[in-house]
Amino acid sequence: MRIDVVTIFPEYLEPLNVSLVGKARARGLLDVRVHDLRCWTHDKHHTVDDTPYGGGPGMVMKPEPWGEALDEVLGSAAADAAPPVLIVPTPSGRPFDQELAVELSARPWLVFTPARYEGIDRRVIEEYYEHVDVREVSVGDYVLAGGEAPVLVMVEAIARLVPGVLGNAESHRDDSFAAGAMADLLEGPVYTKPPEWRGRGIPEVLLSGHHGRIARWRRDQALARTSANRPDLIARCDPAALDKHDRAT
Ligand SMILES: CN1CCC[C@H](Cn2ccc3ccc(-c4n[nH]c(N)c4C#N)cc32)C1
Repeated sequence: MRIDVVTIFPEYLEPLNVSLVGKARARGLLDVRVHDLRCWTHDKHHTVDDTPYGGGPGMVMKPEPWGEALDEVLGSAAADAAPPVLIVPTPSGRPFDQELAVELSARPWLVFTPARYEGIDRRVIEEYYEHVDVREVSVGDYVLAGGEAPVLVMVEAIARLVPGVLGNAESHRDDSFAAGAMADLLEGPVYTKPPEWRGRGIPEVLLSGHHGRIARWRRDQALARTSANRPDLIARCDPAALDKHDRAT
C-alpha cells in the first residue's frame, strides 16, 4: 500500500516512522510519503492561506498550492497504477469507523490532505471529486486544530489491517468492532503475570484452561462493558451471530 500525506506540518507525521507503521515501512509493506505543501508555493513567504470570502474568523487555505501539489502527487504514479482514494479529514465528514478502515485497507493507494486554519477552499475538494474517489471523513465529534492528528489515527487503524503488518500473535480477529459475532462489542478486560498484584488476583476462569468457558466469559465481559459504555452498539449487535458464537464455544 502506498500512502501520501500533503501537509504544512510534515514533522507532525514523524510518528509514522516508529512502531507498527514504521516497522511495516521498513519491511516494504507500506510506502509512506509525506509532502510539505509549502513546496508548491511561489512567494517568498510560502503563503498557503488567505482571508475568507464573506468574512468571518480565521483564514482559509488557498486552492493554488493544493491544486499543484495534488496534481503532482496524483500524477506521480505509473500509468497503469490503480487510482487513489483522496481522504480529507474534516469535522463535517462521515464518521471514520472500523468498517471504513477495513474498506480502505484493501485499497492500494491512499492520499491524505490534512488541512489547517478553517479548512481548504471548497473548490479544491470539488475539483478532485471529478477525478478520483474522495472521502471526507471525521475521527470524532469534537473539533481539533487541524487534520494531522486524524491522519495518524486513520493510518494506524488502516495499516494494522494490511496483510502481513500484524503478526499472527497480534491477530485483529478479536478486535473491538471486528466483523462476526463480536462485531460492535467492546473488548473485555485483559490480565497477565504476576498472579497476584497488590492483593488482586486473576479471574479463576482464566486459570482454568477450559477454552470454551474462557471464550464465554470474555464474551460476557465484552457484552457487560458494551452495555455500560456503549449501549448504542448493543442495539446493532446481531442476536443470531451472538447465539452462533455461544454455540461455537
Ligand atoms: C473552528 N474550525 C472549524 C473547522 C475546522 C477547524 C480546524 N481544522 C482545520 C482542518 C481540520 C481538519 C480536521 C479537523 C477535525 N476536527 N475534529 C475532527 N474530528 C476532525 C477530523 N477529522 C479540524 C480541522 C476549526
